Amino acid sequence: MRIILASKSPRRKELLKRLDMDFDIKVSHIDEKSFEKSLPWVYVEKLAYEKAKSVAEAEAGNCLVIGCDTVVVYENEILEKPSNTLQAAEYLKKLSGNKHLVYSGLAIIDVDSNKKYISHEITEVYMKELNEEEITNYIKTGEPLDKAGGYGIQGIGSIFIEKINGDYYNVMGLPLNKLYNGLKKLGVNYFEIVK
Ligand SMILES: Cc1cn([C@H]2C[C@H](O)[C@@H](COP(=O)(O)OP(=O)(O)OP(=O)(O)O)O2)c(=O)[nH]c1=O
Repeated sequence: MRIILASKSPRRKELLKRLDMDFDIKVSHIDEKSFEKSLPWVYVEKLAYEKAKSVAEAEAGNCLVIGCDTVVVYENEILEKPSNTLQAAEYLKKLSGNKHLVYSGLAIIDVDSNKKYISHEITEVYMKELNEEEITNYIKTGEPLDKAGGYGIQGIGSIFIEKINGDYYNVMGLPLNKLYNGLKKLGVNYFEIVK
């Protein structure tokens, strides 16, 4: 069975690779900004599904398409990838010294049967208090710009994370336990496809 990851995210690619899965990458070209922000779980499930659907539409045969979307939620506000360094600083000031939630939506589409699995995962993250200098220096590393909330738990951002409650891989951008559950629900045995 062919597996397609509908994502340009290097983190999602790396995580799927760690699972020893053989897969292709096809980047979805949906306009993420055109979707209205609603409840975080509704929003990330919708985007994950739209990403997977836009790639699945061009496929045929025995194939699964995986789409995912990750956002940071602080006091009910959805923070996506910052558009510039100013916005990255603004996000990091909000998260500094506080707890926030990371939501990832996951969608798997079975192209042949058109069966779908759509779900989401939530992880609590506690970030230490950051001073202005730490925020400026961190932004200078270039790490924040392509990451929801303006930090990467798997990179330099790790030095600011005091603790998390929940799935680490969800914060990094792909909830692996949910992925396994989703494959199972669609009747796919992970251990069969990595053989
Ligand atoms: C919170 C956090 C997010 N991220 C990343 C994961 C995602 O790549 C990104 C959130 O943006 P997304 O819009 O979910 O994904 P993307 O634009 O990178 O890729 P695509 O839409 O093609 O799938 O933030 C980290 O790498 N580490 C973190 O700690």
